[in-house]
Amino acid sequence: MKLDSQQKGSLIEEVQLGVWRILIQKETSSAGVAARWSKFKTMVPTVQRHVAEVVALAPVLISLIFLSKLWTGLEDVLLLHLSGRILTIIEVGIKEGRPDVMAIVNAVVARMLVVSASATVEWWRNQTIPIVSRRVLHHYEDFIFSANLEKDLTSVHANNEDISLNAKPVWDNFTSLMDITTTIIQVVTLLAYIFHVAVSSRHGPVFVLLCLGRPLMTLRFRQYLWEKVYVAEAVDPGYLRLRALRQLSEDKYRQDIISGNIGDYVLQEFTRAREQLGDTETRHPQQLYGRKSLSYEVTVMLLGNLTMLYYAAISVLNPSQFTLTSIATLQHSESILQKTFYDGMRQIDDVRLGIDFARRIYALGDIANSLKDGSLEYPRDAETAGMAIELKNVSFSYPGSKSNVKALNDVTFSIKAGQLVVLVGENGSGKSTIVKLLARLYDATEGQILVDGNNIQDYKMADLRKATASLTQDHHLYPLSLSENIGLGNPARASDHDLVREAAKKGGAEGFLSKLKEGFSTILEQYTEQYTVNINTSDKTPLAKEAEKLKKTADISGGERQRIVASRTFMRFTSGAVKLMIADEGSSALDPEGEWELFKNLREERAGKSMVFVTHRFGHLTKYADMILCMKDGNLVESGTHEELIKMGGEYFKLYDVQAKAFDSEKAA
Ligand SMILES: Nc1ncnc2c1ncn2[C@@H]1O[C@H](COP(=O)(O)OP(=O)(O)OP(=O)(O)O)[C@@H](O)[C@H]1O
Repeated sequence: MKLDSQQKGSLIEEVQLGVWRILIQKETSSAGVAARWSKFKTMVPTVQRHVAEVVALAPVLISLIFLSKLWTGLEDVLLLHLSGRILTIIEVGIKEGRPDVMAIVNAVVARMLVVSASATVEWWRNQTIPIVSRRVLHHYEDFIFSANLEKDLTSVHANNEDISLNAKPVWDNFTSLMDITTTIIQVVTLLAYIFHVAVSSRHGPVFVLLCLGRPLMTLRFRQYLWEKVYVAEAVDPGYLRLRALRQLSEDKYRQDIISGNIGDYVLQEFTRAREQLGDTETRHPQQLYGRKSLSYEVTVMLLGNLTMLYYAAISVLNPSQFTLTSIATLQHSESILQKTFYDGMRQIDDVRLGIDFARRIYALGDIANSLKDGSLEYPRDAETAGMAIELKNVSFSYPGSKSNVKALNDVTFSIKAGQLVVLVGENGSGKSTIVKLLARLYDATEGQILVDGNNIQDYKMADLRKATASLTQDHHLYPLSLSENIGLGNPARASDHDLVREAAKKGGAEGFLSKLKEGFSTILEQYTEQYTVNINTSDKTPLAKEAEKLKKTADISGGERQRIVASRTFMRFTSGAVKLMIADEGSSALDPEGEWELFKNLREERAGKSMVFVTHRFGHLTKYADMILCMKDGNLVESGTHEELIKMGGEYFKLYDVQAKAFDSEKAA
């Protein structure tokens, strides 16, 4: 069903195909040509860069691979020519009753030599391609990896799809560039050969035109979605429900499904969604678009038989004029031509996709970070141990946020160097957002943040990061050893075991780390790549036991993970450069004693550093705070010490009172 949006001047065509709603940019035929031409022009620099980079990785080998492909392309014409010669000699021999044995032997030997040369060339190519393709893969993997690592949160958010492109297809894409070049040479050579045979055997050039009928027709009516600019979205409710339900079979939901006993419900809903979907097409839109009509398919097939009609006609009209060999050679040539032509069309598609892929990779390098680096060195004043911070009318909305409400709204406060500040407030009130702005993960949308009197944006980002230690619940363990996980708090000293052990002690991780079989060298979430083929691990064979061992990974609890991350923060203090410590719920998974211990150790590290804590748990911290900032719906509603805010009897008092009452009622009970 095609729902062309008929509005005048509409530039978008809407198509409903299977479960998809597709919006396609419309093109008038002249605009279409212009658009294609300009697209072609934009491709040229990408192709130039891509070819130059790939060739530079192995100039000699790639040139030889290209020549070997050229040889393979020309081999068809050569073999055709030699087969033609053999047939002619045989036909003449039959007519004259006296075959020319030497000529036949020569032609057969020449053919054998060509075939052997081709086999050799192909063998060599198969040996060489893995070497070259590996270099190309590594080159582009490294490019993507380093481009990816440099990106900040906002640019990643805006380019989520491309940020972790897989470089694997690059070599195949490059191969298609070589292939299309050799195919073009092959088609031209074949046409020249057919022309030569047709003219020399008196069939005339008209035969060449007949050969071209079918390929030209298919070329004219090619219609593929990915030649177009489009957006596709699955809209079928049955399909969407089915996919959502299918996700529930993933491991992360297993515990909930079992403990909630909802397996039957999920299965029942799945069956219902499957019935609702019925036979609706779910294949990729590209596979559904541009399907050909029956009349088109029949016409194409008939056009492919034009030359057969020609042979039939001349065999009736002029039977003595042509040799059987010329007809056989032409027929053979024609079928090779058609096959080569279709290969070429497929390759054009591959080339287009390949160039587009290379363009996306290069674009990744060009994606600008939204945070601009400053030029001021930090710290300006080596004397002060803390960081003075001032927020002036700061408002902030997350990039791409669908909410109409700002995450922060006109927030103003200042923290003197060396102060301990606690941020409190309901869920979603903006506490973590303030912390992210202080760590300069984002820039304020409105207003200014001053650090030691200068705009935070004027400082070199690397300097600010060195001066800040942050501990949040968003931090993860790296797939590296636990020792590195802690040591990387201060990369320059990461391999100093004494420092790492000391940091682990302060972070509360030393105890359980020493109990692990491999201690600090344990790697959690280790990257592995394993294959167990045709092995049933429930068998008790020695190999099955080996396979079982592969699966074993160490794990620790959520609180223990948080202790490692906390230890990393203590390691960061060892750099001596930290002037601001930010902790956002970094203790949420710790037991009360662990949390108390952690806060105590953090306060001991204070030594004049500014500290900003976000917490929902009052008590451990608020009584030590020089200032408490109380947030509500993105606004700063109260600020002061614990006593001042309690006296005020406002939002802070309300939050505090809930916890105090709960505690009292528990005590009473
Ligand atoms: N990455 C994000 N994209 C869009 N909106 C976000 C994002 N992170 C937070 N928000 C929104 O910004 C607002 C403030 O969130 P924030 O995380 O700062 O609150 P919070 O006070 O730290 O909450 P909690 O106590 O639950 O941690 C909320 O409305 C939240 O939904």
